[in-house]
Amino acid sequence: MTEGITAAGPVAVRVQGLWKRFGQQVAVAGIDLELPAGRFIGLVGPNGAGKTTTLSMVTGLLRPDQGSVEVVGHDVWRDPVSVKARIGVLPEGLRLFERLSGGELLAYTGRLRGLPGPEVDRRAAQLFDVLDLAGARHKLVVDYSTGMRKKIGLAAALLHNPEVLFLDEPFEGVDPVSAQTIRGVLERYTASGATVVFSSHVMELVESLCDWVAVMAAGRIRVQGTLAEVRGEAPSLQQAFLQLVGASGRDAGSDLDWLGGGAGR
Ligand SMILES: Nc1ncnc2c1ncn2[C@@H]1O[C@H](COP(=O)(O)OP(=O)(O)OP(=O)(O)O)[C@@H](O)[C@H]1O
Repeated sequence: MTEGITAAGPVAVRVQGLWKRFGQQVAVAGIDLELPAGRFIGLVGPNGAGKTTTLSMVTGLLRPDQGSVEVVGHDVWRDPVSVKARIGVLPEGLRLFERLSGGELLAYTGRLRGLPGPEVDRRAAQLFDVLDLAGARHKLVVDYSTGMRKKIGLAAALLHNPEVLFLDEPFEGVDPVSAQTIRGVLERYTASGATVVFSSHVMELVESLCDWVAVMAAGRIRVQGTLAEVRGEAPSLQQAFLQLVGASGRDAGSDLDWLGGGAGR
């Protein structure tokens, strides 16, 4: 199967007519996406926009009601093994094997990925070092902090050197130093031609990291394109985002006349 090409170059992810309903709730309402390869891509949107549902369907974790997804030219639902060999995923609320140490977790992940033991050891040692986790290699995952869990999850997702890496809110709960470390690893990874797709609602982060952005709201893609295209005339991505998702501009505190101030307690 051939990989698609667009004006922006080869396509890493192509989504066509993707739908997902949960009972009456439409989480994803027939979206189309074309994400170029070799870019740092941000999927942004307010709470409940459908980002996690979309990423779950794109990575083969959740079956769509309708529509198709191709990752590097392979259909996610017809050819899941090919796709899963080529992608790394850091899902939201990642469940880890808590009673393994970080080292054991990577050793296990590497063997599941079919990597030879010595190669897993070599890669794991480097990942522990670069992600500033070396001291935690023999510690049980159950005793890891939130940031350490994100980092070991990222290490597990990178171990087999995937072509496309999907990260759901990778910086949530991560301190600025760890965030900088994760960022450095991801920048190096995309500089070598790999693709990162990550979801976030932190616009400053997306603006500083991504060169391609898709904005989602109420289950639909409002706009997708280069950062400059999506930002348009707006002074920042945050402003463009507020205009796109239709922020009401209403003073959020004006109705809370009982809040603060002492009077009428
Ligand atoms: N398993 C589920 N069952 C029922 N409704 C769901 C389920 N998963 C998601 N939804 C609903 O689908 C919509 C989209 O949710 P989703 O988690 O994809 O949004 P999101 O953009 O990732 O939000 P957030 O930024 O808050 O994580 C929401 O209205 C949510 O309540």
